[in-house]
Amino acid sequence: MVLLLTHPEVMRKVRSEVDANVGTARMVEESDIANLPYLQCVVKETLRLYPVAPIIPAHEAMEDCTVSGFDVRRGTMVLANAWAIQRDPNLWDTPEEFRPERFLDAGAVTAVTTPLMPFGLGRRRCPGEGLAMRLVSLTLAALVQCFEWDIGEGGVIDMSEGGGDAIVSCLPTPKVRRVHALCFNINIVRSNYQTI
Ligand code: HEM
Repeated sequence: MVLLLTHPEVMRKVRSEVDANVGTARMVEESDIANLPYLQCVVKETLRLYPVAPIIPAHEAMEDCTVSGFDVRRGTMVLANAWAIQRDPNLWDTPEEFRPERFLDAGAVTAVTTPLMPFGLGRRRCPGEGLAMRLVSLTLAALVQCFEWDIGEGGVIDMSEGGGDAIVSCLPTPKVRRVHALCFNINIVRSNYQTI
């Protein structure tokens, strides 16, 4: 929501897509998400810039191997920095820009795998990815469909990052990891629905 509020042209596009494909006579449903490619791109682009798990939980090398010229001994703990990879200027065009269109190809969402990895990669990749993407997309679509959003007094949202504990109880590594702390003040100025 912060990225949409600070990029009103993107918010307008998402709204138009929801209005054109769902309208306001009924609530958006899960089956509508397939017809909302731009909204899906917004979710992907948000996970690229602000991955929920900036450092993928620790993995252990099962055998000696070489990765990009680095010798990795069996038993080495490997931590992948998804945050850095997803903002690497060698991999992404204008990586600091919030540009959902980068995931659009002729109106369809591109099936991007690497270097986008908010759900990890390989055999231990998040098994909840399908559920998470459906839930996040549906929730975002409902928030955009049902409310008009305003950035609030001052017109600025504090997006500074900080250290802290993450709620990662469902993950197998109970380590304290760096998270993004978001502090924001958003006003909902008009709602189409009383409750959602
Ligand atoms: C936006 C939401 C979510 C994000 C960004 C996310 C991200 C991740 C990441 C980065 C991993 C580590 C993958 C790796 O080690 O390579 C992971 C693992 C896991 N996730 Fe998720 N996840 C999300 C939602 C969910 C949901 C909804 C569920 C269950 C319903 C779930 C269940 C799991 C489980 C069980 C693992 C451990 C898999 C394993 O080690 O074999 N996640 N997730």
